[in-house]
Amino acid sequence: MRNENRKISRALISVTDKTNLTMLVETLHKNNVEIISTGGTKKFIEDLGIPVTSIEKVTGNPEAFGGRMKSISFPVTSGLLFRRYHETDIVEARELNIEPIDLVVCNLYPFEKYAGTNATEEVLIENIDIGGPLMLRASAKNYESVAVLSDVSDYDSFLTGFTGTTSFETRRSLAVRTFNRVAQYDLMIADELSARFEEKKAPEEKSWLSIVAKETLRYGENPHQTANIFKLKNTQTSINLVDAEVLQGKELSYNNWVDADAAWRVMSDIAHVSSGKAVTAVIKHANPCGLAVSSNLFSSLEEAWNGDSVSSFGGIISFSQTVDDQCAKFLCEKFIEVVIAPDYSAEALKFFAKKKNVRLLKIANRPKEESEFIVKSISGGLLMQNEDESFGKSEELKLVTKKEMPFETLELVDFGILACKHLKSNGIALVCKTLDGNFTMAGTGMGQPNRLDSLRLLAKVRAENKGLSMDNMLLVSDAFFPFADSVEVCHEVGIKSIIQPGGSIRDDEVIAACDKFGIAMMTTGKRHFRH
Ligand SMILES: NC(=O)c1ncn([C@@H]2O[C@H](COP(=O)(O)O)[C@@H](O)[C@H]2O)c1NC=O
Repeated sequence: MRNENRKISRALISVTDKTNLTMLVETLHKNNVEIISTGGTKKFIEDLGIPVTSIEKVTGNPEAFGGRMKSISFPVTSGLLFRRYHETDIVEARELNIEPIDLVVCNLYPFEKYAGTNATEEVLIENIDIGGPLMLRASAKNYESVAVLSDVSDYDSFLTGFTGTTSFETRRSLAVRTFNRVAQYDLMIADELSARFEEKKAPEEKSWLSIVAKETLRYGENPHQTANIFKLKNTQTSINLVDAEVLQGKELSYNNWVDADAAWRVMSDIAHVSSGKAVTAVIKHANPCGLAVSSNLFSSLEEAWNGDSVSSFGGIISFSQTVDDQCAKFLCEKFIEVVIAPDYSAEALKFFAKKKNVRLLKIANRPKEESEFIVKSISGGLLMQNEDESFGKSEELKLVTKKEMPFETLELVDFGILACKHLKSNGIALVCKTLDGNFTMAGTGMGQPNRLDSLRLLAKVRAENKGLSMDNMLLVSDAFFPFADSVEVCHEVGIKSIIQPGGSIRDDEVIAACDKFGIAMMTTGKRHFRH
């Protein structure tokens, strides 16, 4: 390997995207570089009045099979690959009449234009470039001697100050870029064909993940952190938040995306068990602070907002139905960050237009029971699992106490379990039915490292909402009560109905404590941690 400057005498140009090609060939021509080209590119260069050698002259064969064979040939690939510093290679090249090619300019068939569309299988396959990647990989491998431009964006810096030679550093850096591009191109093809023709894979069967940068975010979790949002290719779900249509507002921040995802998920989960009723979720710091189900969207909004009107300030709101002017007017009088909904009425949009910073995302509700894998990062790695796809009704409810669960709280079971499932552990949700017949979240305890503290947060809610009757409220816990002390706190707060997974070695003590205090308890057999 010699890290020398090298003269460019012959260039092979074969590009689908002919942007800025004129500037490139004119500069090469001025520097006495011989240009070899494939069909369409050759015609483009000829039309500029610049001399160009046809690829057939080098390959010794015509372009054939509808363009499947153009540059692929022994003379072309050899001209790119033989080692200019290797004595045997030089002798062999001379004996075989191989002439060196010093520069490759090539961009590929636009497979990306058809990936993810309903283009026919034939169109997809014909847009898989074979000869291009071969030239790119061969020239990139031989960067000791050959320079390669694999994207229009490389032309500018390459041509700046170009006098007919390239440095070793330039060639090596262009080679690295080229291998990255070819790898991305192949991954895109593998992704598309897998999505079309292969069974979706479960997390434990996946051996690679394909992601692509979507955009740079204003900043990360805090202003001194930088951040990007990436799009997972080949998600297993048909509707994804990352693709939501942004109708207006300031650029979404990292925290906005995290909270919007939490809001959309909990709202959609609850909508699936709410028989067409309207659902509103208010999220703060990835936790629901207000949740409500009502026969009317506005009343579900009022209920959810007032569930914790202090925390709702600056919140992220997700609706299950088209947002109307009444909801929009209500929200425009508050301070909110993001609204997510399947649609907005024209009047609602007019209200929001006055609040230019509020981000409006339009996206259908998250589909029911589509198996989805979710990814979380740890230092140097990613964890992957199936989403906790449980929709309340799948729980196996079992009455374990002497006291039966009253009808008023039984009605709330699905709502309560789903609300609790979306709280950060240790999660405790307190839900109730209002006099208007709405379901609402009356209190939460979450994010505490011990369950007792999460329960005590409810006691605080109880103290703050003195008028609230506990009789018909349902308390749901995301994991089992390890000791009877949790039941004691529930009793102090005045709770009469509890749902929890069960499964502690002290279940008997926990149940006995409920019986002692006249509390009804049902177990579900299913834990819902959320970390
Ligand atoms: N098969 C081949 O020998 C071959 N050689 C070059 N190509 C591609 O043909 C395109 C350029 O074609 P044209 O010059 O005809 O417009 C380039 O994107 C290049 O990557 C080929 N096509 C695809 O495989």
